[in-house]
Amino acid sequence: MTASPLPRLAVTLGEPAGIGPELVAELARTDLAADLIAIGDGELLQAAAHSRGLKLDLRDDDGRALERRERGQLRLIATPAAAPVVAGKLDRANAGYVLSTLARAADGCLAGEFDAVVTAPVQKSIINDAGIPFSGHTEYFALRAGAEVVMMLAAAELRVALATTHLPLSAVPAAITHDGLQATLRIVHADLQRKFGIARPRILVLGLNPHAGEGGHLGREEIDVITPALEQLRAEGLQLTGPLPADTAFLPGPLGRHDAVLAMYHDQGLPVLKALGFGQAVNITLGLPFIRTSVDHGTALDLAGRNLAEAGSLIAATRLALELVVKSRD
Ligand SMILES: NC(=O)C1=CN([C@@H]2O[C@H](COP(=O)(O)OP(=O)(O)OC[C@H]3O[C@@H](n4cnc5c(N)ncnc54)[C@H](O)[C@@H]3O)[C@@H](O)[C@H]2O)C=CC1
Ligand SMILES: NCC(=O)COP(=O)(O)O
Repeated sequence: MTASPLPRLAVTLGEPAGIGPELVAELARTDLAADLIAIGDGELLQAAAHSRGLKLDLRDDDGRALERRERGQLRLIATPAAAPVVAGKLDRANAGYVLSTLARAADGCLAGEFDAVVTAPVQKSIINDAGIPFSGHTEYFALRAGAEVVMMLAAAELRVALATTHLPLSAVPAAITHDGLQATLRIVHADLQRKFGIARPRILVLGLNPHAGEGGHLGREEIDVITPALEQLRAEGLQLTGPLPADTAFLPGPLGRHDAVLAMYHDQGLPVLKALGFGQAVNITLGLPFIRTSVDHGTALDLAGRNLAEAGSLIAATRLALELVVKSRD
């Protein structure tokens, strides 16, 4: 009997001065049954492995199917950094390098070369400092794939999807529109079914304002935008609760009756999720034509090169990507 090829997972190294490269070296030490293909600078990866006392078997990716991966084995699509890398020290000269690794991964996924992409964290600010408009992987991959997407973070006990992602708080109310909210909820509903195998997803939708607007006395978005959008979707069969006040929606009662929470903005939902599951949670981009997962943390420049950063979230993200690939083949 011949063994079947392992799923090919592209793994981008992220910000070169951050903890991404060393966490990818840690990931290679796991026994996950995946062909892990790092996209980034090979010397950087070897140096990062060395900083953690790890030995990597790093070989150029020749595109051939792999049936078994040994611990420490990693294939590489070599993408040299533009400038020397010092752990913890950002350099805008490497912003283009970071984006080229994301482009390579996305294009490879779209072409069927990879089954999924797992991303290590990037430093959004240094890419912007280099004069390149960029607000996150989520938005970058959406644009590259021409897809409408939703950011969702998943911990053991909680999934939080976001109606808006990386934008100033002052821009949030105008970004919450009837059509946008409906598109977001349809994507969350469909991907909870397709990717997570939940036949009839129950989604708890938060309000935007304190006390979900207090009947219009603390803001009208719930009355004018959110409630009408939800009512139409309920008529289509989606199981939606809300809009509920965000301060009590995360109590065990309401939470336990739902499969995911839709928060109106980044810092409404993610602090709760991180307080519950930081280090083990996974960021997944819903709505893409390929599977993309990522870590629940950032570049942690303060820890880079010091053998202090935990690899739990990157390993969880890779495990989830692998599970989703296997499920998509069933
Ligand atoms: N997926 C991505 O590319 C993400 C990128 N970021 C970016 O990361 C940069 C830094 O963001 P911050 O808000 O400072 O968040 P951060 O997650 O990098 O750091 C916050 C705190 O958590 C600690 N920490 C982070 N990861 C850790 C790990 N694996 N093990 C142990 N401790 C860890 C750090 O030392 C720090 O004390 C920003 O540019 C942000 O945009 C943030 C989140 C996700
Ligand atoms: N806080 C989550 C986050 O910033 C992740 O962004 P992305 O780079 O995965 O879009």
